[in-house]
Amino acid sequence: MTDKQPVRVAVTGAAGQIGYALLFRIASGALLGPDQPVSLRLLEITPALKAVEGVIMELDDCAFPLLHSVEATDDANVAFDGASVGLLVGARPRSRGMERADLLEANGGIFKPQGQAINAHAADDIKVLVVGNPANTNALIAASNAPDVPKDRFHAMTRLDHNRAIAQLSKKTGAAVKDITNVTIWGNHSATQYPDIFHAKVNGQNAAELVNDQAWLENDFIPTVQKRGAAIIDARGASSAASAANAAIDHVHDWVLGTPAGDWVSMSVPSDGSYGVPEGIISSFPCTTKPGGEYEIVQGLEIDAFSRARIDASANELVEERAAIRQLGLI
Ligand SMILES: NC(=O)C1=CN([C@@H]2O[C@H](COP(=O)(O)OP(=O)(O)OC[C@H]3O[C@@H](n4cnc5c(N)ncnc54)[C@H](O)[C@@H]3O)[C@@H](O)[C@H]2O)C=CC1
Ligand SMILES: O=C([O-])CC(=O)C(=O)O
Repeated sequence: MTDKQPVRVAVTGAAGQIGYALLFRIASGALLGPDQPVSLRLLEITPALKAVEGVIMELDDCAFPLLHSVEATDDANVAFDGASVGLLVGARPRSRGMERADLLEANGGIFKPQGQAINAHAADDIKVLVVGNPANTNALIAASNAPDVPKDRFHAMTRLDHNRAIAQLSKKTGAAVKDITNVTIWGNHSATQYPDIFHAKVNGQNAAELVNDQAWLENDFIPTVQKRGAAIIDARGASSAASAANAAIDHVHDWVLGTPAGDWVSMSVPSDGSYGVPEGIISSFPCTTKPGGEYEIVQGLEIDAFSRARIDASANELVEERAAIRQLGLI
């Protein structure tokens, strides 16, 4: 059905709940397109390798025509060898009594060696999406430990927040999801993130003007999107998994295959100083992409005082996280 060579995709945390929702869609062609074979390399901690073998048995049992091979390993050097796409999902969750610095340190123990393994072994065209939280700063740790890989190959995921914002706007306006474009998430994948509808469009009309409801924006829309992850945990007793996997697919799909004309997506990418966001932190911006993997931060959007304050607050949080990982010697 296709004569393309398989693309090697490395997935970490493969035995976790996002992994379980993600791997089958990658293998079905949702990630890289319906004519692109994939080869999976699954990284897990040693005690989880048995569970990964079970997932591989299920992948086998799907008989996906595009799935060329699957291999599990507990060695990051093997997982990233020849990888063109890296989905870094496995992370250390926050446990009771753990301070943010402890969390960053524990994740440093994961993302530093993974960055080094990517540096040493990945394919030249490697593209990395960090999903595991705190995603933006984990991505910065990985990028900083891969000095030979261009920094712009390390992204963090704010596509779930982007999709959540579209869903809320669709509910509020009654418009179909497909008719909503140009939504932006700015900043960190955390409760400080700023979902921005001032440049969004609903059927081509400015979304903020159409909604014309500042109280809804401030007291409903923004906090709902910011706190959606916590609301899911509260309702489900476990964090978002299928929607997170779906967003990871969307992010990489659009990064590799391009965004539709006239629209953009939210991606956490290394700041080049655009919109006054301090250079070097991995922060969410409106981005367009071209087939092949180039992206650009959308330029020239007008930012009013309301948006400015919120973008700055989230960027400041990322600057503080960067200072903390610097102090820990992780970057
Ligand atoms: N950026 C985003 O929008 C979102 C991020 N997340 C984050 O994604 C991460 C994964 O979530 P789940 O799959 O639900 O968690 P999970 O706990 O079900 O799975 C995580 C897996 O990672 C594995 N792991 C731990 N250390 C590893 C290492 N060094 N190498 C390889 N694998 C390792 C664990 O053994 C576990 O199987 C969490 O950090 C979560 O907070 C979740 C939802 C949305
Ligand atoms: O807080 C979590 O672990 C889950 C998360 O990031 C989200 O759903 O946005």
